[in-house]
Amino acid sequence: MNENIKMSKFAHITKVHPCFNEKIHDKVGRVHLPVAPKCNIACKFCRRSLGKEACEHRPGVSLTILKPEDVEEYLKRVLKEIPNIKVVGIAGPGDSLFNKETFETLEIIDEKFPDLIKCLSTNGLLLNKYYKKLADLNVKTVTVTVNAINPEILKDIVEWVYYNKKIHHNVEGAKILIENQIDGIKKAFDEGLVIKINTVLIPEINMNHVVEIAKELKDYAYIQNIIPLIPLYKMKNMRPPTCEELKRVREECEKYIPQFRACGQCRADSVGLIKERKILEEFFKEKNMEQNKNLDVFELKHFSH
Ligand SMILES: C[S@@+](CC[C@H](N)C(=O)[O-])C[C@H]1O[C@@H](n2cnc3c(N)ncnc32)[C@H](O)[C@@H]1O
Ligand code: SF4
Ligand code: SF4
Repeated sequence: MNENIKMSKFAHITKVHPCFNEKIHDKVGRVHLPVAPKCNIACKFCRRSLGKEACEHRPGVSLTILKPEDVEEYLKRVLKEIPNIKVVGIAGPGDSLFNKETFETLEIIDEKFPDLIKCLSTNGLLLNKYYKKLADLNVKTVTVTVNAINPEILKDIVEWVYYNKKIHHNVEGAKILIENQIDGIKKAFDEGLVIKINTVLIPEINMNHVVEIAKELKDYAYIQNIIPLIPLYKMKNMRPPTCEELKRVREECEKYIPQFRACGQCRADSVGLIKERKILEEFFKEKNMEQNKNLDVFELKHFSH
């Protein structure tokens, strides 16, 4: 579809969604409801953490798992205390579509808070099964994480895929995931859902391949969000991309899909404005401050009481 037609067709949604529109990232808030703990695939970089000890700001982390029956009260509190929340999303901490609580929660929101835009993120394994149900529940935006479209590459990112009551390892699992993702994305797009593609950039594995994802999905994705690897779990010894690499890959992919560059890599229980964690970065940029990467943070000599 022509880029301008695609943009204007979805403008009523994307104009008010902070994760589909960088310009309003600092003005419109979102709330993630951590109702979906289980996952049906095993990404080698994903470490889910729950509880008070889990204080990191990254995907897969949540203070607690919220039960659908608590959602109404929690949302009422959020809307009262935080102004300008327009979007309610389900981003795990596991996979949204693999937890029945997701659908129960979406029903509650649709009935009690019809004005909020409903959004979710998924690995896409079950998207071709549930896209219609999502549209019927008035979900408007779906983020699908696609890290490779070649099974030989994806097999090094995803350890196994649980599908049709069986665990599929290696290339076999990767093939099932890729086929379902692409099929689900096309069907969800035809159903009128606005699609964002998340792609984790893992320099040692998919850096030269990410542009192929953009080429393959250019007609269906509204925007692509390429996020740097946070080295964890079985990828804890791998390096994240440099800023220069991230910039280069985003520029390459921008030829095919518009790029989103303001992702805060939020927790599964984030609430409020995404910019809150971005203030220092903006200050740094505005002041054109020099990078102090040569500073030895372990140097103690120059400070004395
Ligand atoms: C925790 S997942 C939840 C939604 C769904 N399961 C998925 O994978 O799309 C949310 C996003 O965080 C990303 N993510 C998880 N762990 C990460 C890591 N260590 N580094 C970078 N991105 C990560 C996922 O790839 C996904 O795009
Ligand atoms: S699909 Fe999402 S929740 Fe599941 S392992 Fe991968 S990143 Fe983690
Ligand atoms: S993780 Fe990125 S896309 Fe999702 S709510 Fe946060 S900023 Fe938006």
